[in-house]
Amino acid sequence: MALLHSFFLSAGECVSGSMVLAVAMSIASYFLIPMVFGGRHKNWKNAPPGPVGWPILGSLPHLSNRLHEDFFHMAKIYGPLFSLNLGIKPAIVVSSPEMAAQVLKEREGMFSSRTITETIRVISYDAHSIIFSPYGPRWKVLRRILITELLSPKAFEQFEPLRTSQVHGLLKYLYLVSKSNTQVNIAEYAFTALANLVSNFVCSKDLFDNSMPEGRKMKERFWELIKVIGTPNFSDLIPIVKPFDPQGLKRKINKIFGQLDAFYEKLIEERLAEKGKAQLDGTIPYKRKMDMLDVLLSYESNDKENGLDRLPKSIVKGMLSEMFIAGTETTSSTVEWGMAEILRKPSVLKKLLLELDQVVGKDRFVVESDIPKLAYLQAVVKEVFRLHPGVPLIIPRRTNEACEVAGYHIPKHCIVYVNVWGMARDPNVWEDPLEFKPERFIGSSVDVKGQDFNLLPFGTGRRSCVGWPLAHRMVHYYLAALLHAFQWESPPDVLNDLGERVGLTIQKGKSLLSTPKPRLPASVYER
Ligand code: HEM
Repeated sequence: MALLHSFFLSAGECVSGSMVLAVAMSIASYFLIPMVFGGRHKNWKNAPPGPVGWPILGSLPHLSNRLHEDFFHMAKIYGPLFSLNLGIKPAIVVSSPEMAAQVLKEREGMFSSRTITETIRVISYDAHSIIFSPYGPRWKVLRRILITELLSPKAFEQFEPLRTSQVHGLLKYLYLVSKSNTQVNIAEYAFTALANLVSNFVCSKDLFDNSMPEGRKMKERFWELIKVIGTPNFSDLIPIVKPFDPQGLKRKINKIFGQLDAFYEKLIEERLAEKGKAQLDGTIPYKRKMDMLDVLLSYESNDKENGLDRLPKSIVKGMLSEMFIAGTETTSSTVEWGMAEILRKPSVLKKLLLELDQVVGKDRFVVESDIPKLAYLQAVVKEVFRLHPGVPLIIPRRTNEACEVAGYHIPKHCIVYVNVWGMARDPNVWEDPLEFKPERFIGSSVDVKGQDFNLLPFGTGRRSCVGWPLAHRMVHYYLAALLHAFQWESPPDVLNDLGERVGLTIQKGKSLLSTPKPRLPASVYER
């Protein structure tokens, strides 16, 4: 019910009373039609088990804005594959590793498109960019570009100095902060550092420079954008209310995104001008490494099949937009969860510090090449990804065609949720599922790379997270570097409150505020 409640609250904030009344009356009149023609079970034959739901609203009155939790409880009643209607949209929820393998591996081709929401349509330039493109030639081109040009092992290694300078820069900055004995918001610092890392990968600039007003503004715009995208929008589920935009989310996103669009436009124009000038002067255009913008703007193909001889500006802008959205908060909130879980478990912290001091010593910062030698850290990170998958329902997929799963009929364009958050809490999948116990991964080959269906923080298969090597590396790197360089003191109520805040990703409800105290000689920070 909280979902509907929050809808009416936000509707009340955003639109006039008469508009709310008009929407309510439209919904009420629409009730009559399905009452006459019947509910979900009549128009979805041989559906997987699930609640019958209300006319028009389907199961919305029974859901909160914490869908991953609601679905976890519903799976206990209806089983590992259940169905429901969200508004008038059919949806299925997958809640066991076996069922996830059936859907995401055995019938991968049927489940490889995405569900698009109203706000996502805006930020992805009408689903023309990589994350939300339907499975097809355009998506293939974009994915290939990212994998072969920007996230290939070679390109990945080329960006190593950049990652090191971001992480070490953060440690040095925190050292200065530590002198004033001040609390820091770990997620916020990690977000800024990661956003700058992504912005360098994308356009070779520190766009989120905290010391500059423009950088702070950029960060604020992104936080706002992420908040709006993470709000459930009834227009997506009950199309009749769409023209009214009752929660005002479309208006909000258009306003914020309008500014970002102008910014992307400027970035592209500047880059094209730089390229044009270099051609005129006969100079080599780039002294720096090729970034994503260079690669996308110089893309040319005569492959008739993909229909893209060049990439239109809307796709280039969509790629910029999606990289910031996919690559920042996901990783920074994982770092925050990791810090919270480690700091509240002294036995884990002790083992980790012992390992770090043995491998790294105390006369330098952690570097990336230390990570493969830190076996316990690797187990800790798997456990963080298990209990706190940033995207708890992966990014909802959508069926390309009608198909059958486990003998049930799944309609075309059905919303598909895979509850990786729920699987992490299921005692049939994990022993002591709620315990933060990195030891469970010691000597185990289970990994987060998409082969083990009980651990899918990055999804799996052809639509799996393309940025996972970067995210995986950065979570290890940040956790190791922050814990090795500082001792952290947090108020116990903040540390021990593991409540969640739901947005685009699942964040720690009470931000982790902590005071850093240097663990290494001053010369290491001042170098
Ligand atoms: C801890 C951090 C991250 C988590 C938990 C995460 C999680 C995910 C998940 C669950 C998916 C959907 C997978 C599926 O449908 O099977 C996804 C897709 C994606 N992610 Fe990530 N991600 C993270 C970081 C990143 C980073 C750093 C980038 C890029 C710089 C990135 C770029 C993408 C893209 C482009 C897709 C869409 C791939 C496609 O549809 O082909 N992600 N991510």
